[in-house]
Amino acid sequence: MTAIWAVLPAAGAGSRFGGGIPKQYLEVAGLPLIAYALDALLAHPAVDGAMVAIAADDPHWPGWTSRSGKPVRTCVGGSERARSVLAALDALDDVTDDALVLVHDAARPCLDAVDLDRLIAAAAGNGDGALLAAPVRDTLKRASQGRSAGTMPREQLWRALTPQLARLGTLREALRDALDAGLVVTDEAMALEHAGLHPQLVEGREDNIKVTTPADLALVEFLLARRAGRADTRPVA
Ligand SMILES: Nc1ccn([C@@H]2O[C@H](COP(=O)(O)OP(=O)(O)OP(=O)(O)O)[C@@H](O)[C@H]2O)c(=O)n1
Ligand SMILES: C[C@](O)(CO)[C@H](O)COP(=O)(O)O
Repeated sequence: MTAIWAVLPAAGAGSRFGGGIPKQYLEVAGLPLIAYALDALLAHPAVDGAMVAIAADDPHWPGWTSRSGKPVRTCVGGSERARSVLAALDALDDVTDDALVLVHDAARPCLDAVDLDRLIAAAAGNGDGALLAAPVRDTLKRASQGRSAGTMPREQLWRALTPQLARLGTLREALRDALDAGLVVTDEAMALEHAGLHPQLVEGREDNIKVTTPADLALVEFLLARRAGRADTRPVA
Protein backbone atom coordinates (compact mmCIF):
# COMPACT_ATOMS: atom_id res chain seq x y z
CA MET A 1 0.00 0.00 0.00
CA THR A 2 1.48 3.37 -1.05
CA ALA A 3 2.19 5.64 1.92
CA ILE A 4 0.26 8.90 1.96
CA TRP A 5 1.36 11.88 4.01
CA ALA A 6 -0.58 15.09 4.55
CA VAL A 7 1.42 18.31 4.23
CA LEU A 8 -0.08 21.45 5.75
CA PRO A 9 1.43 24.84 5.01
CA ALA A 10 0.62 26.75 8.22
CA ALA A 11 3.40 29.32 8.45
CA GLY A 12 1.47 32.29 7.10
CA ALA A 13 0.80 35.53 8.95
CA GLY A 14 -2.76 36.02 7.69
CA SER A 15 -2.14 39.65 6.74
CA ARG A 16 -5.27 39.91 4.55
CA PHE A 17 -7.36 38.72 7.49
CA GLY A 18 -5.78 41.10 9.95
CA GLY A 19 -6.06 40.67 13.69
CA GLY A 20 -3.50 39.62 16.23
CA ILE A 21 -3.39 35.87 15.56
CA PRO A 22 -2.63 34.04 12.29
CA LYS A 23 -5.98 32.91 10.90
CA GLN A 24 -5.11 29.18 10.99
CA TYR A 25 -5.23 29.46 14.80
CA LEU A 26 -8.59 31.26 15.01
CA GLU A 27 -11.03 29.06 16.91
CA VAL A 28 -14.46 27.74 15.95
CA ALA A 29 -16.31 25.85 18.68
CA GLY A 30 -13.12 25.74 20.73
CA LEU A 31 -10.89 24.24 18.01
CA PRO A 32 -8.37 26.16 15.88
CA LEU A 33 -9.06 26.06 12.14
CA ILE A 34 -5.87 24.04 11.64
CA ALA A 35 -7.29 21.26 13.81
CA TYR A 36 -10.30 20.86 11.50
CA ALA A 37 -7.99 20.68 8.47
CA LEU A 38 -5.65 18.18 10.14
CA ASP A 39 -8.47 16.01 11.47
CA ALA A 40 -10.20 15.90 8.07
CA LEU A 41 -7.00 14.60 6.46
CA LEU A 42 -5.99 12.16 9.21
CA ALA A 43 -9.52 10.71 9.38
CA HIS A 44 -8.94 9.05 6.00
CA PRO A 45 -7.71 5.48 6.58
CA ALA A 46 -5.10 5.74 3.80
CA VAL A 47 -3.39 8.80 5.31
CA ASP A 48 -0.44 7.82 7.49
CA GLY A 49 0.47 11.10 9.17
CA ALA A 50 1.01 14.81 8.72
CA MET A 51 3.88 17.25 8.35
CA VAL A 52 2.95 20.81 9.32
CA ALA A 53 5.10 23.76 8.27
CA ILE A 54 4.89 26.44 10.97
CA ALA A 55 6.61 29.79 11.41
CA ALA A 56 9.97 29.66 13.19
CA ASP A 57 8.65 31.86 16.00
CA ASP A 58 5.12 30.42 16.10
CA PRO A 59 3.81 30.79 19.68
CA HIS A 60 0.38 29.40 18.78
CA TRP A 61 1.24 25.86 17.65
CA PRO A 62 -0.49 23.58 20.20
CA GLY A 63 2.42 21.12 20.17
CA TRP A 64 0.44 18.15 18.88
CA THR A 65 2.62 15.14 18.14
CA SER A 66 -0.32 12.99 17.08
CA ARG A 67 -4.01 13.24 16.30
CA SER A 68 -6.37 10.35 15.63
CA GLY A 69 -3.46 8.14 16.73
CA LYS A 70 -1.38 9.23 13.71
CA PRO A 71 1.94 11.13 13.84
CA VAL A 72 1.88 14.91 13.45
CA ARG A 73 5.34 16.34 12.74
CA THR A 74 6.43 19.94 12.28
CA CYS A 75 9.09 21.81 10.37
CA VAL A 76 9.91 25.48 9.92
CA GLY A 77 8.10 27.03 6.94
CA GLY A 78 9.41 29.56 4.46
CA SER A 79 8.86 33.11 3.29
CA GLU A 80 6.02 32.10 0.94
CA ARG A 81 3.55 29.24 0.81
CA ALA A 82 5.48 27.29 -1.83
CA ARG A 83 8.67 27.46 0.23
CA SER A 84 6.79 26.25 3.28
CA VAL A 85 5.51 23.29 1.27
CA LEU A 86 9.03 22.56 -0.03
CA ALA A 87 10.40 22.70 3.52
CA ALA A 88 7.78 20.15 4.57
CA LEU A 89 8.65 17.87 1.64
CA ASP A 90 12.35 18.12 2.52
CA ALA A 91 11.52 17.34 6.17
CA LEU A 92 9.87 14.08 5.05
CA ASP A 93 13.38 12.75 4.37
CA ASP A 94 12.52 9.38 5.92
CA VAL A 95 9.59 8.82 3.54
CA THR A 96 10.14 7.19 0.17
CA ASP A 97 9.95 9.36 -2.95
CA ASP A 98 7.18 7.09 -4.26
CA ALA A 99 4.90 8.05 -1.37
CA LEU A 100 1.97 10.35 -2.10
CA VAL A 101 1.63 13.75 -0.45
CA LEU A 102 -1.63 15.60 0.04
CA VAL A 103 -0.89 19.34 0.34
CA HIS A 104 -3.73 21.15 2.06
CA ASP A 105 -4.05 24.73 3.28
CA ALA A 106 -4.32 24.90 7.08
CA ALA A 107 -6.77 27.74 6.39
CA ARG A 108 -9.26 25.39 4.69
CA PRO A 109 -11.12 23.73 7.61
CA CYS A 110 -14.16 22.43 5.70
CA LEU A 111 -12.55 19.65 3.63
CA ASP A 112 -15.22 17.03 2.92
CA ALA A 113 -14.41 13.34 3.48
CA VAL A 114 -16.01 12.25 0.18
CA ASP A 115 -13.99 14.84 -1.76
CA LEU A 116 -10.80 13.62 -0.10
CA ASP A 117 -11.61 10.02 -0.94
CA ARG A 118 -12.33 10.90 -4.57
CA LEU A 119 -9.07 12.83 -4.84
CA ILE A 120 -7.03 9.92 -3.47
CA ALA A 121 -8.82 7.51 -5.82
CA ALA A 122 -8.03 9.78 -8.80
CA ALA A 123 -4.34 9.57 -8.00
CA ALA A 124 -4.19 5.80 -8.46
CA GLY A 125 -1.81 5.17 -11.35
CA ASN A 126 -1.75 8.88 -12.22
CA GLY A 127 1.81 10.17 -12.18
CA ASP A 128 0.75 13.71 -13.04
CA GLY A 129 -0.98 14.29 -9.71
CA ALA A 130 -4.49 15.58 -9.00
CA LEU A 131 -6.18 18.46 -7.23
CA LEU A 132 -9.59 19.40 -5.96
CA ALA A 133 -11.00 22.26 -8.00
CA ALA A 134 -14.32 23.98 -8.69
CA PRO A 135 -15.58 25.14 -12.08
CA VAL A 136 -15.97 28.92 -12.31
CA ARG A 137 -19.66 29.74 -12.07
CA ASP A 138 -19.55 33.55 -12.27
CA THR A 139 -18.86 35.75 -15.25
CA LEU A 140 -15.25 36.93 -15.06
CA LYS A 141 -14.17 40.40 -16.08
CA ARG A 142 -10.76 41.62 -17.12
CA ALA A 143 -10.05 44.84 -15.22
CA SER A 144 -8.28 47.96 -16.40
CA GLN A 145 -8.02 50.94 -14.07
CA GLY A 146 -11.10 49.85 -12.14
CA ARG A 147 -13.26 49.35 -15.22
CA SER A 148 -14.34 46.26 -17.12
CA ALA A 149 -12.09 45.84 -20.13
CA GLY A 150 -13.68 42.63 -21.33
CA THR A 151 -15.16 39.28 -20.32
CA MET A 152 -13.05 36.18 -19.90
CA PRO A 153 -14.45 32.95 -21.42
CA ARG A 154 -15.08 30.74 -18.38
CA GLU A 155 -15.79 27.37 -20.01
CA GLN A 156 -12.19 26.25 -19.43
CA LEU A 157 -11.65 27.99 -16.07
CA TRP A 158 -11.59 26.25 -12.71
CA ARG A 159 -10.73 27.53 -9.22
CA ALA A 160 -7.93 25.47 -7.68
CA LEU A 161 -8.72 24.22 -4.18
CA THR A 162 -6.73 21.94 -1.90
CA PRO A 163 -5.69 19.21 -1.18
CA GLN A 164 -3.41 18.86 -4.16
CA LEU A 165 -1.87 15.43 -4.46
CA ALA A 166 1.35 14.20 -6.08
CA ARG A 167 4.21 11.82 -5.56
CA LEU A 168 6.65 13.17 -2.98
CA GLY A 169 9.75 12.97 -5.18
CA THR A 170 7.98 14.41 -8.23
CA LEU A 171 6.53 17.36 -6.31
CA ARG A 172 9.73 18.11 -4.40
CA GLU A 173 11.70 18.31 -7.67
CA ALA A 174 8.98 20.28 -9.52
CA LEU A 175 8.62 22.81 -6.71
CA ARG A 176 12.37 23.32 -6.38
CA ASP A 177 12.78 23.76 -10.14
CA ALA A 178 9.86 26.19 -10.40
CA LEU A 179 11.14 28.31 -7.51
CA ASP A 180 14.69 28.23 -8.88
CA ALA A 181 13.26 29.43 -12.22
CA GLY A 182 11.85 32.48 -10.42
CA LEU A 183 8.19 31.54 -10.76
CA VAL A 184 5.68 32.91 -8.24
CA VAL A 185 4.28 29.51 -7.32
CA THR A 186 0.80 29.81 -5.82
CA ASP A 187 -0.16 26.14 -5.79
CA GLU A 188 1.45 22.72 -6.26
CA ALA A 189 -0.28 22.12 -9.61
CA MET A 190 1.51 25.18 -11.02
CA ALA A 191 4.88 23.60 -10.26
CA LEU A 192 3.77 20.28 -11.77
CA GLU A 193 2.56 22.12 -14.90
CA HIS A 194 5.94 23.84 -15.12
CA ALA A 195 7.49 20.36 -15.10
CA GLY A 196 5.32 19.46 -18.10
CA LEU A 197 2.75 17.44 -16.15
CA HIS A 198 -1.05 17.79 -16.33
CA PRO A 199 -2.60 17.15 -12.91
CA GLN A 200 -6.15 15.83 -12.96
CA LEU A 201 -8.91 18.22 -11.90
CA VAL A 202 -11.25 16.55 -9.40
CA GLU A 203 -14.41 18.56 -8.88
CA GLY A 204 -14.71 19.49 -5.21
CA ARG A 205 -17.32 21.15 -3.03
CA GLU A 206 -17.61 24.93 -3.22
CA ASP A 207 -17.72 25.10 0.59
CA ASN A 208 -14.09 23.96 0.86
CA ILE A 209 -13.39 27.59 1.65
CA LYS A 210 -9.97 29.11 2.28
CA VAL A 211 -10.28 31.56 5.15
CA THR A 212 -8.65 34.71 3.81
CA THR A 213 -10.83 37.53 5.19
CA PRO A 214 -13.22 37.90 8.16
CA ALA A 215 -16.19 37.32 5.83
CA ASP A 216 -14.79 33.87 5.05
CA LEU A 217 -14.59 33.05 8.76
CA ALA A 218 -18.26 33.89 9.33
CA LEU A 219 -19.24 31.45 6.56
CA VAL A 220 -16.88 28.77 7.85
CA GLU A 221 -18.33 29.12 11.35
CA PHE A 222 -21.79 28.40 9.95
CA LEU A 223 -20.61 25.49 7.81
CA LEU A 224 -18.73 23.82 10.67
CA ALA A 225 -21.66 24.37 13.03
CA ARG A 226 -24.09 22.88 10.48
CA ARG A 227 -21.79 19.88 10.01
CA ALA A 228 -21.73 19.39 13.80
CA GLY A 229 -25.52 19.79 14.01
CA ARG A 230 -25.27 23.03 15.97
CA ALA A 231 -26.56 25.42 13.31
CA ASP A 232 -30.18 26.47 12.81
CA THR A 233 -30.61 25.50 9.18
CA ARG A 234 -34.40 25.85 8.94
CA PRO A 235 -35.35 27.77 5.81
CA VAL A 236 -36.16 31.37 6.49
CA ALA A 237 -39.95 31.63 6.87
N1 LIG B 1 4.94 31.80 4.01
C1 LIG B 1 3.76 31.12 4.08
C2 LIG B 1 2.54 31.73 3.64
C3 LIG B 1 1.36 31.00 3.74
N2 LIG B 1 1.41 29.74 4.26
C4 LIG B 1 0.18 28.97 4.43
O1 LIG B 1 -0.44 28.75 3.18
C5 LIG B 1 -1.86 28.68 3.35
C6 LIG B 1 -2.59 29.55 2.34
O2 LIG B 1 -1.94 30.79 2.27
P1 LIG B 1 -2.68 32.19 2.55
O3 LIG B 1 -4.14 32.05 2.62
O4 LIG B 1 -2.08 33.20 1.62
O5 LIG B 1 -2.17 32.49 4.04
P2 LIG B 1 -1.35 33.76 4.52
O6 LIG B 1 -0.11 33.93 3.70
O7 LIG B 1 -1.22 33.61 6.00
O8 LIG B 1 -2.36 34.94 4.21
P3 LIG B 1 -1.97 36.42 3.74
O9 LIG B 1 -1.49 36.27 2.31
O10 LIG B 1 -3.27 37.16 3.85
O11 LIG B 1 -0.89 36.92 4.67
C7 LIG B 1 -2.16 29.11 4.78
O12 LIG B 1 -2.53 27.97 5.54
C8 LIG B 1 -0.85 29.70 5.27
O13 LIG B 1 -0.62 29.50 6.66
C9 LIG B 1 2.61 29.15 4.67
O14 LIG B 1 2.63 28.00 5.14
N3 LIG B 1 3.77 29.85 4.57
C1 LIG C 1 -3.25 26.86 -2.90
C2 LIG C 1 -4.48 27.70 -3.12
O1 LIG C 1 -5.34 27.60 -2.00
C3 LIG C 1 -5.19 27.21 -4.34
O2 LIG C 1 -6.24 28.08 -4.68
C4 LIG C 1 -4.14 29.20 -3.30
O3 LIG C 1 -3.30 29.36 -4.42
C5 LIG C 1 -3.47 29.77 -2.08
O4 LIG C 1 -3.33 31.15 -2.31
P1 LIG C 1 -2.84 32.07 -1.11
O5 LIG C 1 -2.80 33.48 -1.65
O6 LIG C 1 -1.48 31.55 -0.72
O7 LIG C 1 -3.86 31.92 -0.03
